[in-house]
Order: sequence, then C-alpha cells, then structure tokens
Amino acid sequence: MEELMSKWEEILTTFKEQHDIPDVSFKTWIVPIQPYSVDGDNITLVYCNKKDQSSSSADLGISYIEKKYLSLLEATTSEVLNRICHLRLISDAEKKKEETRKTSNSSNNIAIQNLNPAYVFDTFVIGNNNNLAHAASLAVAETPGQVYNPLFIYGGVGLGKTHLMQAIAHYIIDNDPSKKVLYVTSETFTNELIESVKTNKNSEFRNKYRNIDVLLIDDIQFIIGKESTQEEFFHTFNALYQDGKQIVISSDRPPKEMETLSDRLRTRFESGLPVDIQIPTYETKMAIINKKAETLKIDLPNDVKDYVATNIKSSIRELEGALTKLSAFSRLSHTPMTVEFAETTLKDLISPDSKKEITPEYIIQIVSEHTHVSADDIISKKRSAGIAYARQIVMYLCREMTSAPLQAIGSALGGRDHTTVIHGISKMQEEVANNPQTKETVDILIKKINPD
Ligand SMILES: Nc1ncnc2c1ncn2[C@@H]1O[C@H](COP(=O)(O)OP(=O)(O)OP(=O)(O)O)[C@@H](O)[C@H]1O
Repeated sequence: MEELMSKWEEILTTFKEQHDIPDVSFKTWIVPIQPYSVDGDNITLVYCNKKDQSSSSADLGISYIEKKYLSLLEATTSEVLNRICHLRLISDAEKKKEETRKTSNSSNNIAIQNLNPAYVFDTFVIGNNNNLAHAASLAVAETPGQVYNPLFIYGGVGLGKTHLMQAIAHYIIDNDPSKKVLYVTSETFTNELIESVKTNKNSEFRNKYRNIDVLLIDDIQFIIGKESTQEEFFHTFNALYQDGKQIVISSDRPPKEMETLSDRLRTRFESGLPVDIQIPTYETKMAIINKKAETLKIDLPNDVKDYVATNIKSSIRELEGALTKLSAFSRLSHTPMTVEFAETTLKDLISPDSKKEITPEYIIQIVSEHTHVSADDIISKKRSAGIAYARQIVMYLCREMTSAPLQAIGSALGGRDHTTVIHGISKMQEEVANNPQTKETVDILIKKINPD
C-alpha cells in the first residue's frame, strides 16, 4: 500500500499524459479516485466524488469510469509499479460498508480478514463438476448447523474448494453479522496450536476455536501424520459438534483416502456429507472464461476462448492465470488478442503432456502465493523481515528441490551473487531445524510445489 500511495501522483500524471486526457475529464473522473487497499496484485480503488454523494450518481460514475478508463489506468499502474496489477473500483458507500463489516467482525473476533471478497456464491460458476458441492454449500450457508454437519468438500488443486468455503462464510456473515464465523487453513490451526503450547496459552487457543458458531478449516490434509494437531482438532470438532455448531472442512482427497488420519477423526469426517469437486468439463471452463473475461473487462475472441478451454486441462486457478496473463500482456504490448498470441504467451502454462518442471521461477510463484509477499518484492533489494524470510525460503527450496546451480538461483532472485544465496540457504536450514513453524511452512510448500 505504501508503495502505491507514494506512486499514485506519478501514476495519475503519467496516465493523463499517455492518453491525453482533457483537464475537465481528468478532474471529474480521475482525480476523485483514491487507492483503498492492496492485496497482492489486486488493488482496490475508491471513487469518492465529494460534490455529489448520491449513490445512484456514484454508481453511474463508476460504470462510466470502468468502461472508459479503468483498463487504461490498469495498464499505466502496471507500468509505473512494474508489475501486473488488477484494479477494482468501488464507491464511497461500498467502502464504508466494507469498513463497517471489518470493524463489526473484528469486534466479534471473526477472522473476516482472511476472506477474499471475491469468493462469494455470485461469482461461482456452477457446472456438472461442482453442482452437488455448490448445492450443499448453499444449504449449509442458509441453515448453518442444521443440515450436513460436517460438510466435507474434497477435490484436486485449484478447483474451487476455498472459493466455496469462503462463499459460505460470507453468506452467513452477511445474513447475520452477529454470527461468529472462523475460516482458517489447517496450517494456521497447527501454527497457532504450536504457539499456544510454547507460550502456555492453551486456554486462549481453545477459547478462540470453541467459542464460535461456524468453523471452516481449509486443506485439512496437512494435519495428517501430526498426532497432537489431530488430537486437538478432534476435541475442537467434538466441542463444536455437540453444541450444534457448523463445521466445514476441505481436503484434496476423501476421508477414506487419508491414510494416516486417526480412525476416530475419519469417522467424524465421514459422518456428515462428503461432496467432491471434479475437473471441469469444456462447457464449464467456457462458462468460467466468459465470467472472468467480463470481470476483467477483456474482450476475448471465441477462438481464443476455445484455445484456452481446450488446452488448460485441470485447474481453474491455471485457467484464471492464463486469462490474466493474456489480458496484461496484450495491453502492455498493444498486441491484438489472437490464437497465435495466446500460443506464445501461454507456452509455459500449456506444455504438452510434460509434468510441470520445477524451476526457481515456479518456486518463487508458489512461495509468493503462500506468503502473500509479491514475486517482485521477493526478487527486489528490499530487506524487511517478511520479504527477506520469503526470499530465504525460496533459496532453500531451490536448493532442495531443483538442480539449479547457486548462480542460477541468484540470478532468478534478481541477480544476487552466490555467497548471498549460500548465506540465505544456511540461515533457512538453521530455521527449519530449530523452528517448528518454519518447518511446517516449508513442508507444506514442498507439497504444493510437488504434489506427487
Ligand atoms: N466454479 C468456479 N467459478 C468461478 N471461479 C472459480 C470456480 N472454481 C474455482 N474458481 C476460481 O479458481 C481459483 C482457484 O480456486 P480455489 O482457490 O478455491 O481452489 P482450491 O480447490 O481451494 O485449491 P487448493 O487445493 O490449491 O487449495 C480461485 O480464484 C477461484 O475463484
């Protein structure tokens, strides 16, 4: 956010010059736009026209700006910040609503901060592959604790489990803001448990997890094999279940295939409704592409849509990644969107039959997604603790998971020399040996990078 605030003036001036915007239009439409929040590459801006605050005119203003200026402003922002950004524009009234929601939720101790505002039922495309999971999720959202408890959603990577879980959370909170809804990943659950044991705050931990109405735990597969975490989760589960509280769990596989899960936990998981999400069909992929193209405001010719739907095989995350890349590259390079352009731009994503090669660049991408530190920051010269930590994890994983020489690791990380890389690797080796939370994070990253 700081970076964006400090560069906002420059972005607007560049934008005005680049597109030769007349003064009066600039003052009316562009000056009232202010940065509101940054989440990775997603930037939310607020349109705040002080002269006229009626909501209908704000909506009109926003839809006009979206049509006429937003994609151009997105390109300029990406250029000035030197990374691909996505802009979302909201009205002042929407901003106030988001703020009220945040404060009322934080005063209720609800982990709304963990929720992605885009993961709601409205943006979820229903297809043959996910209609049962969608219907069950909606039923749970409408009547938490009363049907399908626990709801267990499983399926391969990037198919929409997190999206559905968070849609349930949003729906419940929107309907009744007094409901205490907690969405966490099983990694957070484990880390908080470790921390509570270390600092003797076990009762705080229990209070947090048992004094709620709805618990949603994402990616539960990461607790298998961890006995004390499973044990604590079992007790949490029982306490909530006995009080009629809703539990929603997601996993990359069904309970019966979670080999080292304790039997009593498996029985609990199977006692509700296990529903799966399958790989999407061509038709569902097309529907998702159409919806995303509309949201991203990109004009995709039908043959390009068909190319993407046919060639991106298994994950909707990859499908989205492909669209974002196409849209950004075509805008930045002013190249028309054709199948040839898509073939060249997406060649890394669409590699025929070969398994994804593990490269330092791929490791940077996964570490960036997981730690919420942008890839640009990881390779930058910045030294703040969070960025340096993410960077050292990258160095360590490159050493462990690729055969890339130290020089190559250094150059993927913005041209660092090999002594810096050696230093980073040995610091991280020490961390992994001494800090169970870092070990946990590194283990999960290894599974994400190489799921087999
Ligand atoms: N049916 C759908 N409609 C619209 N968007 C979808 C749909 N399914 C998935 N997506 C989008 O695809 C991306 C990946 O989905 P999500 O993170 O929910 O997958 P996941 O199954 O939880 O993956 P993982 O196993 O890696 O945690 C998200 O941006 C999500 O919004």
